[in-house]
Amino acid sequence: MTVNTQPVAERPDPRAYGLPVVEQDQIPDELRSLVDGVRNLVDAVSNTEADSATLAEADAAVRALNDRLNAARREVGTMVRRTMGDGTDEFGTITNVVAGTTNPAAPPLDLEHVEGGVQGTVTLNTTYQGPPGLVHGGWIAALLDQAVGSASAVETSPGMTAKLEVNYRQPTPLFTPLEISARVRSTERRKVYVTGQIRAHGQVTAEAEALMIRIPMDEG
Ligand SMILES: CCCCCCCCCCCCCC(=O)SCCNC(=O)CCNC(=O)[C@H](O)C(C)(C)COP(=O)(O)OP(=O)(O)OC[C@H]1O[C@@H](n2cnc3c(N)ncnc32)[C@H](O)[C@@H]1OP(=O)(O)O
Repeated sequence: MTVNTQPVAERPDPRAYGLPVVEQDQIPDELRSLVDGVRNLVDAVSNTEADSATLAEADAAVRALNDRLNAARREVGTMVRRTMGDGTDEFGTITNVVAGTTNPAAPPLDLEHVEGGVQGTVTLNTTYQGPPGLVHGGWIAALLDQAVGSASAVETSPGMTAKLEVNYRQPTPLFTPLEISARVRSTERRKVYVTGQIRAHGQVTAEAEALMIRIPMDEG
């Protein structure tokens, strides 16, 4: 196995590509709390059987809030720098749909750097439902894509997914802690081969093999 781990200093800085960067620990607590509240709101709206008057009142309140919040918006492509538990830095788009810190559509997934890759736990509600009581297959692929991308980024440097093959072994349940993990298996120039897994109750429900292509830097 060839794993060419690079020091953080050799990873690209998004600012060099003209992208604004926000430090994760400078995101206001009020925004984190709002993200969590809206996540719960999405779940509530998806499942409500409230009467028409309540729905109309909620609709008006949400529209008014949209107007206030849209008065000050971030630039598209804004990145966030997150420092993992072991001190490894990771850049990601702040609204990343799988792991974006400020995106209420993203499940509360925090991947941590472990030897050879990343791992984390997430519990999904009905927002991510496909078949009754089960996670949508597209979201299973999205979680695996994020995990393999993150593993490749922290073990080598950031890249794009060129290929992702997902094997759905068992149904993946909602309301159950899911262990998400990914490991870099080998590298070849800009190509990074990564595997990923999702486990529920210790059993593999889905696994992936991916090819990431690292963003070209000075070394070509
Ligand atoms: C500072 C910025 C920070 C950014 C942070 C990022 C955050 C990430 C967040 C993660 C979010 C989650 C992730 C997401 O959601 S990423 C979003 C989903 N992915 C995409 O949209 C990717 C679209 N495709 C492309 O952009 C290009 O095709 C890429 C970049 C993949 C390669 O085009 P590029 O022009 O750059 O590469 P190259 O042609 O010089 O080839 C180089 C080598 O690669 C080999 N090859 C290429 N393609 C394939 C293939 N399909 N199968 C097999 N092999 C392939 C090729 O043979 C060659 O090999 P070799 O000759 O060396 O042997």
